[in-house]
Amino acid sequence: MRRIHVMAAVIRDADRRILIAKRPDSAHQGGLWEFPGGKLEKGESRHEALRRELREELGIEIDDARPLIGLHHDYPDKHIQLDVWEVSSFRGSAHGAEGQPVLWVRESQLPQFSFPAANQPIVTAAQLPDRYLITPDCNEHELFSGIERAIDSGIQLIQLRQTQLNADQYNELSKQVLARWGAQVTFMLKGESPPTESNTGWHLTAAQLRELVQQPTPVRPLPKGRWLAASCHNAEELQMAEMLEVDFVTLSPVLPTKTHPDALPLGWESAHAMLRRCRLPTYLMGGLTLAELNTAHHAGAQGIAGIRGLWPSSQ
Ligand SMILES: Nc1nc2c([nH]c(=O)n2[C@H]2C[C@H](O)[C@@H](COP(=O)(O)OP(=O)(O)OP(=O)(O)O)O2)c(=O)[nH]1
Ligand SMILES: [Mg+2]
Repeated sequence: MRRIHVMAAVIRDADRRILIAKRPDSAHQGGLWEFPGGKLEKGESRHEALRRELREELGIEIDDARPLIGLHHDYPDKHIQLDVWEVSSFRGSAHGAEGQPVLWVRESQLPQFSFPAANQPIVTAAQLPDRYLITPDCNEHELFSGIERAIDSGIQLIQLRQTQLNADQYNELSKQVLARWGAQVTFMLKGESPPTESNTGWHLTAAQLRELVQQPTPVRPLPKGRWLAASCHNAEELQMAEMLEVDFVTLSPVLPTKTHPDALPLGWESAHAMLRRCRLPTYLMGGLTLAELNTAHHAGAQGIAGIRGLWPSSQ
């Protein structure tokens, strides 16, 4: 079956609310909510197609847009390639120009709406930030002041990693961190079992991911609604993450890194190729800084993850 290329948009207003529209009952995937957009026409660039679709369907002109997530999905009757861009600025007042109902909703409300089956990773991507901070090994004072500064600089998702601590010390530390900042940002915890605190996610190592997938009947070890993530380094691990219904992944190392000096870097080209085949929101990592954020988006990534590259300096 020929794959149909579709452009769609996660459009945000000044309050960061997102516009969703209802597909006509008679359309493919009719009656479900969607991110506005449509099929690429012959000879059009992706940006041109998105501009045209949003003009036709909502009566708006895009000012600023960038890739958010790309994925393929095979419906029984249609194979589609969905290219979703985030539109952060536009002119005009968005309305259902083809008579379709439209709604502005908060990120956290998205899971309450019924979308086509292809949309699960898009709904996740729309809720995730573009930076994922991983804490460096350091003493408590450095850790706490670093977290404070990171949050001040807009970081919203933090993996609490402290490889120098044993499990009891780590649990004790995570309690303190959650008591102080747990209401402000989302923490992804590490460890042998899912964290008990309901406002946290769990970040699996590649070895844990493999072990869970190799169970006789693999089950996602955390309920939907709490983030489950995994560290991946190659196409096989990305595929395992999809099988376990992980919400998002890190893919590393893209460039040489001091944390893992012996690991062979993937390079941009190979990372890009892996992302084209992977449906999940992916943070690229390894030797990257905010200067590479735009390159990461255009390579198909959710954004960048990092220890040194995102940890705020103490000056
Ligand atoms: N626009 C959009 N399409 C989606 C989403 N999720 C999803 O599976 N699709 C599928 C449904 C359709 O098979 C295809 C999009 O086609 P469309 O009906 O929007 O195309 P179009 O605007 O060019 O409409 P038309 O000219 O064919 O009537 O992608 C989504 O979030 N937004
Ligand atoms: Mg459409």
